Amino acid sequence: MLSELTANAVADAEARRADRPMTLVEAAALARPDALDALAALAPAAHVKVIAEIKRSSPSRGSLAAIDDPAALARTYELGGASAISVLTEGRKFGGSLADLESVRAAVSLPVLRKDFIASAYQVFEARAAGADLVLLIVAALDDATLAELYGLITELGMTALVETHSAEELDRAAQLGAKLIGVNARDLTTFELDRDLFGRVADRFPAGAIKVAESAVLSAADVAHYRAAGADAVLVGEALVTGDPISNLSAFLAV
Ligand SMILES: O=C(O)c1ccccc1NCC(=O)[C@H](O)[C@H](O)COP(=O)(O)O
Repeated sequence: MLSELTANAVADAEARRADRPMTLVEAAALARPDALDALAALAPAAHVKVIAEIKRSSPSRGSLAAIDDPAALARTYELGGASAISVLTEGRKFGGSLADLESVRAAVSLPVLRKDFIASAYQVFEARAAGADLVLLIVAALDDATLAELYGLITELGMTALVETHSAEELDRAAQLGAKLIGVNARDLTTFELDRDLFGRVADRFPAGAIKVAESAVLSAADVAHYRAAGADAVLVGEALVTGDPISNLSAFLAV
């Protein structure tokens, strides 16, 4: 599933490139105001931080929410106390788009993450051109050379990479990159199984100084407390916010 999602995302980007060549997307990326400082926004604090996700559907859960106005939902997240917004821009399985990201960027003053299956430089330039401050890199989807190349490009463009892992070995690869923002996804992207205890089992492999993000499977404040007790500085939450009341859920999560 992960290799198929990544191959399709790259193919879709190549199709867009036919209409919008690299020179144009690169110029648009460089013309954007500087990216917001996501490391400052997500820095460890006395309370857990929330990265609130805009997600219409997913391979594991099917349709979740229509979300006709992603900018309005992003404003609600900002009002509710989120520290960053994650926008799923993958179209085939998640129903997202770069247009969603652009509209969210224009609506909030929080850092915005392009959450997608990124494996080419073109996708990174697209992210910056649409106003992203952060870009997701999934360690399991990339070899070391590509991971280092894309990480370097993201950094060079002034953005922050959220480097996603799902094992101790992948955390070691993220550490070798010098990643400053590292996520552990409870969801196995090949089987969709959720394991909330994975974060705690691998937490000692985070490099010193890295911001620790627990991704997926937050349905209640108890889940946030579970991740927090295991050392998470931030949680990335999708389903619970798009299917429930975002303000009351954010308030419960931030009270942990
Ligand atoms: O959500 C999925 O089914 C999925 C399947 C394959 C690859 C990625 C997938 N989701 C991306 C994410 O990691 C989540 O959207 C994100 O961490 C939020 O998770 P949740 O709060 O459980 O919606």
